[in-house]
Amino acid sequence: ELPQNWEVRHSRTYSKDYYFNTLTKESRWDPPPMGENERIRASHLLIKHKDSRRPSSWKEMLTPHLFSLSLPQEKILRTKEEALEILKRHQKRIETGETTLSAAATTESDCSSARRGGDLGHFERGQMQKPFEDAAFALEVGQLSEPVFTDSGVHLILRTA
Ligand SMILES: N=C(N)NCCC[C@H](NC(=O)[C@@H]1CCC/C1=C/[C@H](COP(=O)(O)O)NC=O)C(N)=O
Repeated sequence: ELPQNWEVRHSRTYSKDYYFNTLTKESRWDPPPMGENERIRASHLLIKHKDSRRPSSWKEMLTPHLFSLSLPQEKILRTKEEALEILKRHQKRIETGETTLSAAATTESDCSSARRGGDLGHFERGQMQKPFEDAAFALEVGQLSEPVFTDSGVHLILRTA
C-alpha cells in the first residue's frame, strides 16, 4: 500500500520498478513511507502576546483606543503567561460544551483565520511551524489539543479531517 497520489511505474531504461507521485510528479526508487505526505485539516484559536513573531492582529485594530494614537496595526502587549491564561479559559469553555472552537476562534482568535472559524484548510507536514504540526498530526479527527506554543503565540487546535 502507498500513500495518496503515489503509484508504482516500471523503468524500461533500468528495467526495474520506481514510484511516481501523480500530484507532485516526483519519482523515487524507494517506496514512500505511509503517512509521510498525509494531509489533515484543522482549525485553531490563536492568542498572541508581545513576543509573538507578528504581535498584531485584526482584533487589536478594532479595539477603540480612546487616547492612544490609532496606529494602523495596534501592538499586542499581553505577556505569554497572560495569553496562556486567556487560552485556558477558552479551552475549558469548549471542553464543557459551553462554546465551540469555531465560535470562540471567530471572535477571539488573533489569526486572520478567525473569519473562517479558525479553519486553516488541509495541510501536509512541512507547512506549519513544527510544534503546531506535531500537535495537529498527533490528534484524532474531532480531538482538541492542549495549549500549543509556536513563534506565533499560543494555540488551541481542533483536528477536523
Ligand atoms: N497553510 C495555511 N493555511 N496558511 C499558511 C500557514 C503558514 C504557517 N503558519 C503557521 O505556522 C502559524 C502557526 C500555525 C498556523 C499559523 C498561522 C499564522 C499565525 O499568525 P502569524 O504568526 O503568521 O501572524 N497565520 C498565518 O500564517 C507558517 N509556516 O508560518
